[in-house]
Amino acid sequence: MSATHPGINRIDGKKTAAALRERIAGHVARLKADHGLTPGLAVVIVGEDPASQVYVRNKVKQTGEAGMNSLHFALPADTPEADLLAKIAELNADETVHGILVQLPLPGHIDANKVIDTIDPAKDVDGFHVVNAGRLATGTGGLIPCTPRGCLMLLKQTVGDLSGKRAIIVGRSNIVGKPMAQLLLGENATVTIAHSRTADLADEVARADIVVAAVGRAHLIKGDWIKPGATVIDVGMNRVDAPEKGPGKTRLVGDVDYEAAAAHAGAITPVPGGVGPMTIACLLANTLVAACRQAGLEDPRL
Ligand SMILES: Nc1nc(=O)c2c([nH]1)NC[C@@H]1CN(c3ccc(C(=O)N[C@@H](CCC(=O)O)C(=O)O)cc3)C=[N+]21
Ligand SMILES: [Mg+2]
Repeated sequence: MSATHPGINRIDGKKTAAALRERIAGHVARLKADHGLTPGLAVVIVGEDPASQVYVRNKVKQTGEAGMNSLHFALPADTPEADLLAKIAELNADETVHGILVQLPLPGHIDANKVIDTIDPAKDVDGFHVVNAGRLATGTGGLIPCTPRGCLMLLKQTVGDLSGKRAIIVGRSNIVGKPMAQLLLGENATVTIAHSRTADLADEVARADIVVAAVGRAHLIKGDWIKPGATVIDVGMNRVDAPEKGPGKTRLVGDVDYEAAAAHAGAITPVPGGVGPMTIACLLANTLVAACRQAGLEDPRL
């Protein structure tokens, strides 16, 4: 099908994310008008990773467009761990800050787990704190990690009811794989988590109605592994050399061989333009949810 109609089964994450941001902006406008409340997101970045800076710039821009306050703290790469923890304590105590995101990865001398566990779970808009991980695992609320939340929105929009579907997640990170598994279990899918030690990965993937690829290895998932009609969500963002674009140029590719997989899949997310924009939109959604909860208001219906 996709050979004759290229792109017909492409899941447009950029468009879905823009629509979600519009709904968020509507809620933010009402919060301001009815309660005098403006959600605030604080982003803390340590060091100068250029890829991170692009991401941070997008976040700051879209936070502003949604009508939220955006605070940005750029700390030098050699910032002592204690100083970062003190900064987080200050933001925890700041009533105008409803969400706190500390950009990962952090420089090697800083213990990322210690940093995450210092963030007030109510302000942990990444959903990385153990309290939020535990809340998700037990189905008792909390803030849900942005990338899995965005993936689930795309899946529900594409597939509808996920009940009884066979889902495979390739990758077992705390940031994507594990929370994604919890979310899919919550939707009554039958969930497999595969990883670098999984035997016969191709056979495992071939059984799945839903494939979520989150390993961080360019084109690890081959097109002919995909069950005909399956839905493929590609979380991977791998920079590879692109000599065809010129000397020293790179391009972004997913964990799935898109062109080949699109020939089998019922629907598939591209990279870029798939999961990435949803991650940022869900960060704004979490900031809105966190602000509502901190003000004692009901969760917004997004
Ligand atoms: N505490 C923390 N939380 C994060 O959520 C987090 C983080 N640290 N560290 C870095 C990674 C990376 N990340 C991205 C999200 C969206 C895009 C994105 O929107 N990408 C676009 C454009 C990419 C491009 O063209 O460069 C796309 O896929 O279409 C990229 C990268 C969030 N991360
Ligand atoms: Mg084939």
